[in-house]
Amino acid sequence: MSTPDHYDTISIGSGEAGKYVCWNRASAGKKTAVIEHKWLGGSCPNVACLPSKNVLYSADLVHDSHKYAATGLLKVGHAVVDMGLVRERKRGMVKGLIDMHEGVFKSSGAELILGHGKLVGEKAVHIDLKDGGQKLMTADNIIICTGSRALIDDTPGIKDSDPLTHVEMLELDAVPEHLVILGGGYIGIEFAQAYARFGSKVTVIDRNATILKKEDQDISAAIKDILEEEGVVFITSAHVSKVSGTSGDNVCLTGIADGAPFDIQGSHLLVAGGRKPNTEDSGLEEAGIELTSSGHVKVNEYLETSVSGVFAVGDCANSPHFTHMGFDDFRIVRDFLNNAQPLRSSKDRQVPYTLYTSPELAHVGLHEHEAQKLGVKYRLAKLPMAAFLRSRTMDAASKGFAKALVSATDDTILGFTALGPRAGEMLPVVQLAMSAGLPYISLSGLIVTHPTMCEGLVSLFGAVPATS
Ligand SMILES: Cc1cc2nc3c(=O)[nH]c(=O)nc-3n(C[C@H](O)[C@H](O)[C@H](O)COP(=O)(O)OP(=O)(O)OC[C@H]3O[C@@H](n4cnc5c(N)ncnc54)[C@H](O)[C@@H]3O)c2cc1C
Ligand SMILES: NC(=O)c1ccc[n+]([C@@H]2O[C@H](COP(=O)([O-])OP(=O)(O)OC[C@H]3O[C@@H](n4cnc5c(N)ncnc54)[C@H](O)[C@@H]3O)[C@@H](O)[C@H]2O)c1
Repeated sequence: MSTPDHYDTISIGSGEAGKYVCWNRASAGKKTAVIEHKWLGGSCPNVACLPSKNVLYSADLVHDSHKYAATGLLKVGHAVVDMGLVRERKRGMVKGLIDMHEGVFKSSGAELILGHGKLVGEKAVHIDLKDGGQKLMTADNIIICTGSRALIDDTPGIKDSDPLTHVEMLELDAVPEHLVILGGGYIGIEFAQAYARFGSKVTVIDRNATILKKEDQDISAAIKDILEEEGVVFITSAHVSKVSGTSGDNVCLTGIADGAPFDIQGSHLLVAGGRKPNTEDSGLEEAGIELTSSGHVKVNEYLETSVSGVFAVGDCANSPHFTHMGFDDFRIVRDFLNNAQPLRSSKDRQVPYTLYTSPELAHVGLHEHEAQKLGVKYRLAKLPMAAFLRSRTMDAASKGFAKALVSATDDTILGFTALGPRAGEMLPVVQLAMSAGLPYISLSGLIVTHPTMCEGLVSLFGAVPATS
């Protein structure tokens, strides 16, 4: 190999933070390169957030057409979903996103190198190029942005059953007859509703007593009720002892739930049991980069690893597993490299999220159960979704609610959760009030256009009890 090319910054992996750091520095005239072995732009546009939301949207269309045909409002024949076209719509969107990424690489001047990158020494990267050949590069700064993948655990028989993960799930061109989902977390719950809406029989199995274990009980119970009404069956407090058969044909999960044995036969098995960091095959430990006991890259609050000038971002660094947190990781590294003052850090940052069920679940700040555990004194306002008048225009008022936790000692907002249509769109308003330390009356006193979902925030924060 010839003398290595030297760069200002190289990212191993083209996920959210890595690509943005390189685009940003390239736009400022620095020499940067992003190495990607599979998914240009990372998981989000290819096999995760955006394609899954695209498929969920198709499922919502099918659901709504059935719902309104049943009321007589839509005079259509019996609607039958064409999963081939669902997949085509998704593929078309993904292609557009890839084109968009290629465009940004061109316009920013960041180099895109297709191949598998591996650290060889602290500041050198070796690449097995996709088209054959090899390349050696050095850089002042290296970003590890290698993401995570579906965790398939050691349950006997599970690996041999050839289960689907989200990657294959998003490529299905037929409706599974009976989809069994192992895991009642984000991925399991979003796909459970979507595939029930496409017409699959769906069973969700989780080891915990409740689904979406980080949520308050009232929220997880409400989401369970909504999905059960749509035909999804849940087996909770479950221990799966064995998987037999093959997903796509006939698969059987055997175990015990709440002391009673079960045997669930399905046509397909989706494993949605959490994530595993991609940190094994990138030469990290050999280069002296420390990992945590869970296999994530160990980083400080500025996302710098145990080696100065080497950063780790996103899922592989165990940042909260959301694309918007990856984007914030980009801002942290950007500011660190630019020595911006004050430095942005990963300490105490907001972690908002939206679960894209219908209705959506949106949350930021403290959950009620967390406040109780921490002994934080709070006032609670809780309103049914029917008080958010916009939800009535969408026939979505009968399900869901919103709640706000306000400090009992001052008027700051501690947490906000909403289960309702387009709930995610309400988050930034509350987040802004929280991050600015504004009192809750800044929301209850706001003039908000009628009828929007955010208008309901005026009522919700107007219902905060006075301090006694
Ligand atoms: C089904 C699903 C739905 C989701 N929905 C949402 C959502 O709605 N909203 C949300 O905020 N989050 C969502 N998430 C989470 C979100 O997708 C992840 O948190 C985010 O994509 C992680 O970004 P990342 O940059 O850390 O890694 P990734 O996006 O995974 O990027 C890592 C990249 O590195 C590449 N790579 C790895 N190793 C190497 C190597 N050695 N050499 C070269 N390339 C390498 C990989 O091919 C990949 O492209 C979802 C996740 C899943 C699985
Ligand atoms: N809308 C969104 O923002 C969105 C959507 C999808 C995924 N994501 C991200 O992706 C991450 C991964 O999602 P996920 O659903 O795979 O993980 P998760 O951690 O949210 O849920 C996994 C669930 O599977 C259960 N489980 C695992 N192994 C099991 C077993 N053998 N038997 C029974 N139950 C088992 C766990 O108890 C847990 O409840 C999430 O943490 C989230 O950050 C976000």
